[in-house]
Amino acid sequence: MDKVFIRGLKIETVIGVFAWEKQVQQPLIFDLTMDWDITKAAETDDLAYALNYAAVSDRVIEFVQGNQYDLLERLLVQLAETLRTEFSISKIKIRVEKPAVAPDAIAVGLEIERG
Ligand SMILES: Nc1nc2c(c(=O)[nH]1)N=C([C@H](O)[C@@H](O)CO)CN2
Repeated sequence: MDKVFIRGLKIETVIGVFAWEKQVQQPLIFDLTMDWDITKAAETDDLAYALNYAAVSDRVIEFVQGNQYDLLERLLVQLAETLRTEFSISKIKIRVEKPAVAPDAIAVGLEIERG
Protein backbone atom coordinates (compact mmCIF):
# COMPACT_ATOMS: atom_id res chain seq x y z
CA MET A 1 0.00 0.00 0.00
CA ASP A 2 1.13 3.56 -0.68
CA LYS A 3 1.95 5.75 2.31
CA VAL A 4 1.43 9.41 3.09
CA PHE A 5 3.62 10.63 5.91
CA ILE A 6 4.21 13.59 8.19
CA ARG A 7 7.55 13.79 9.99
CA GLY A 8 8.62 15.91 12.93
CA LEU A 9 5.39 17.79 13.55
CA LYS A 10 6.16 19.75 16.72
CA ILE A 11 3.19 20.75 18.86
CA GLU A 12 3.21 22.57 22.21
CA THR A 13 0.58 21.19 24.58
CA VAL A 14 -0.30 20.23 28.15
CA ILE A 15 0.38 16.51 28.71
CA GLY A 16 1.57 14.33 31.56
CA VAL A 17 0.91 12.47 34.77
CA PHE A 18 2.53 14.83 37.23
CA ALA A 19 1.06 18.01 38.75
CA TRP A 20 3.80 20.23 37.32
CA GLU A 21 3.11 18.93 33.85
CA LYS A 22 -0.48 20.14 34.08
CA GLN A 23 0.75 23.71 34.66
CA VAL A 24 2.98 24.06 31.60
CA GLN A 25 3.05 23.51 27.91
CA GLN A 26 5.74 21.17 26.57
CA PRO A 27 6.61 20.02 23.07
CA LEU A 28 5.54 16.75 21.51
CA ILE A 29 7.01 15.67 18.18
CA PHE A 30 4.83 13.52 15.92
CA ASP A 31 5.58 11.20 13.02
CA LEU A 32 2.56 9.81 11.19
CA THR A 33 2.45 7.21 8.40
CA MET A 34 -0.91 6.57 6.74
CA ASP A 35 -1.93 3.98 4.16
CA TRP A 36 -3.50 5.59 1.09
CA ASP A 37 -4.11 4.27 -2.41
CA ILE A 38 -2.74 7.08 -4.58
CA THR A 39 -3.96 5.65 -7.91
CA LYS A 40 -6.83 8.10 -8.45
CA ALA A 41 -4.85 11.15 -7.31
CA ALA A 42 -2.00 10.21 -9.65
CA GLU A 43 -4.39 9.65 -12.59
CA THR A 44 -6.32 12.91 -12.10
CA ASP A 45 -3.67 15.19 -10.57
CA ASP A 46 -6.48 16.35 -8.27
CA LEU A 47 -5.93 16.99 -4.55
CA ALA A 48 -9.52 15.94 -3.87
CA TYR A 49 -8.43 12.32 -4.36
CA ALA A 50 -5.28 12.60 -2.26
CA LEU A 51 -4.85 12.30 1.48
CA ASN A 52 -4.01 15.94 2.10
CA TYR A 53 -1.09 15.94 4.54
CA ALA A 54 -1.60 19.66 5.24
CA ALA A 55 -5.20 19.03 6.32
CA VAL A 56 -4.13 16.07 8.47
CA SER A 57 -1.40 18.15 10.10
CA ASP A 58 -3.88 20.92 10.92
CA ARG A 59 -6.25 18.38 12.49
CA VAL A 60 -3.47 16.81 14.55
CA ILE A 61 -2.51 20.24 15.91
CA GLU A 62 -6.15 21.07 16.70
CA PHE A 63 -6.72 17.71 18.42
CA VAL A 64 -3.53 17.72 20.48
CA GLN A 65 -4.01 21.30 21.66
CA GLY A 66 -7.74 20.83 22.23
CA ASN A 67 -7.56 17.78 24.49
CA GLN A 68 -5.68 17.21 27.73
CA TYR A 69 -4.57 13.75 28.84
CA ASP A 70 -2.18 12.26 31.37
CA LEU A 71 -0.76 9.48 29.21
CA LEU A 72 0.64 9.45 25.71
CA GLU A 73 -1.20 6.13 25.34
CA ARG A 74 -4.61 7.76 25.64
CA LEU A 75 -3.65 10.68 23.42
CA LEU A 76 -2.40 8.46 20.60
CA VAL A 77 -5.29 5.98 20.68
CA GLN A 78 -7.85 8.81 20.60
CA LEU A 79 -5.95 10.66 17.90
CA ALA A 80 -5.62 7.55 15.73
CA GLU A 81 -9.35 6.85 16.01
CA THR A 82 -10.21 10.46 15.14
CA LEU A 83 -7.96 10.60 12.08
CA ARG A 84 -9.06 7.19 10.78
CA THR A 85 -12.72 8.21 11.04
CA GLU A 86 -12.46 11.75 9.70
CA PHE A 87 -10.06 11.05 6.81
CA SER A 88 -11.12 7.46 5.97
CA ILE A 89 -7.62 6.16 6.67
CA SER A 90 -7.55 2.36 6.75
CA LYS A 91 -4.24 2.02 8.59
CA ILE A 92 -2.19 4.53 10.55
CA LYS A 93 1.06 4.51 12.48
CA ILE A 94 1.66 7.33 14.94
CA ARG A 95 4.92 7.90 16.80
CA VAL A 96 5.37 10.61 19.39
CA GLU A 97 8.45 11.85 21.21
CA LYS A 98 8.27 13.79 24.47
CA PRO A 99 11.68 15.45 24.54
CA ALA A 100 11.38 17.77 27.53
CA VAL A 101 11.14 15.09 30.23
CA ALA A 102 14.11 12.84 29.51
CA PRO A 103 17.39 14.75 29.61
CA ASP A 104 19.44 11.54 29.85
CA ALA A 105 17.80 9.83 26.88
CA ILE A 106 17.94 10.58 23.19
CA ALA A 107 14.16 10.25 23.18
CA VAL A 108 11.21 8.79 25.06
CA GLY A 109 7.79 8.24 23.61
CA LEU A 110 5.31 5.86 22.12
CA GLU A 111 4.41 4.33 18.76
CA ILE A 112 1.11 2.71 17.86
CA GLU A 113 -0.45 1.18 14.76
CA ARG A 114 -4.18 0.90 14.15
CA GLY A 115 -6.09 -0.67 11.32
N1 LIG B 1 4.35 4.78 28.80
C1 LIG B 1 4.31 6.01 29.38
N2 LIG B 1 5.16 6.27 30.37
C2 LIG B 1 5.14 7.47 30.96
C3 LIG B 1 4.24 8.47 30.53
C4 LIG B 1 3.36 8.16 29.47
O1 LIG B 1 2.54 8.98 29.02
N3 LIG B 1 3.42 6.92 28.92
N4 LIG B 1 4.26 9.70 31.14
C5 LIG B 1 5.09 9.97 32.13
C6 LIG B 1 5.15 11.29 32.71
O2 LIG B 1 4.12 12.15 32.32
C7 LIG B 1 6.54 11.82 32.33
O3 LIG B 1 6.55 12.16 30.94
C8 LIG B 1 7.01 12.96 33.15
O4 LIG B 1 8.27 12.66 33.68
C9 LIG B 1 6.01 8.98 32.67
N5 LIG B 1 6.00 7.73 31.99
